[in-house]
Amino acid sequence: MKAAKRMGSQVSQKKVEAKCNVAKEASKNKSKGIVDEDEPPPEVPKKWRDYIVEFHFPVPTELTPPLMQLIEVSFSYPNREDFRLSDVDVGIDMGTCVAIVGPNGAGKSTLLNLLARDLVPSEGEVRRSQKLRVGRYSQHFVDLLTMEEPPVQYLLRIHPNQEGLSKQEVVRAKLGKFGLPSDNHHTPIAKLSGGQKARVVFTSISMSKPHILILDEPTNHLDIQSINALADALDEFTGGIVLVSHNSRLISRVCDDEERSEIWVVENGTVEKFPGTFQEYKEELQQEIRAEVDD
Ligand SMILES: Nc1ncnc2c1ncn2[C@@H]1O[C@H](COP(=O)(O)OP(=O)(O)OP(=O)(O)O)[C@@H](O)[C@H]1O
Repeated sequence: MKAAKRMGSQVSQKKVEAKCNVAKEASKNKSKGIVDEDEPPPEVPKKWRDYIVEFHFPVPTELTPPLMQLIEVSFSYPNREDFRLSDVDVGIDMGTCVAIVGPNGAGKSTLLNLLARDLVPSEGEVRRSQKLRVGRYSQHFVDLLTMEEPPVQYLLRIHPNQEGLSKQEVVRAKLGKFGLPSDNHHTPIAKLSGGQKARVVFTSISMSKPHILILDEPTNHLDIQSINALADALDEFTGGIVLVSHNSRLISRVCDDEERSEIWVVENGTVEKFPGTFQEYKEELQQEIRAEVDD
């Protein structure tokens, strides 16, 4: 794990460059109308075709690696003797894409909260680059939206420094790209659906210009068109990504590049890096399940 992490730091610059090239190639292909035959885009219902959803996270500023590290971290909740994460030793750099996998209740969200410094380790150390900006998505952040405010007002309060003649129009254009219909831009957030609130959170994350995205079940409220838009945006994002999702298609799409992707398995109270791709992890899991059924 340590060797992998060291290697990760050395190759991170290469990964970012490679990723930029991949992103350029992808957008070139898109403009040529070339479609990846392995993953045909799903049919989009007619009523949704009146606006184009196009999630986007801006290219982050450069930072010296490592961006984020957990060093020999252990953690347990007070009064929860049946759960503990121990000896967690992981790191993330620009260009790294991490999929966190493991059984229900194993500690995936706990690990995200340790990385985001919402939880303090019982032992060990969390290190972060000083100027690091982290964009976080989870249901908790959707619930934290100030409900009486409309999205435009909310976003302008959180991100007041917008460039452009009309700050309102700049924000409305961004909300539109993230798929919030214009009718809802001045509606109190409390009156929006779960999916519409999720779009406000994603717009806010994008406006914060993060170096790392930490995403806990980001597809829960999204329709197919928006899941594809999110996958495209993550594919093109040149910062670091840490993803927990039950949507294996999203993980396959985003963490498909062996060079930059890592699979962290949270199980039996610790975190191990899986020595292979997500596809190989899924196959190994299926073999284990078949073996258990045969027994
Ligand atoms: N705030 C908390 N206080 C006490 N125990 C907690 C708290 N949050 C989570 N736990 C417990 O810690 C363990 C790990 O929870 P966590 O949510 O990190 O797992 P997970 O792998 O993300 O689960 P799932 O896949 O079901 O979302 C569980 O047993 C859970 O009940």
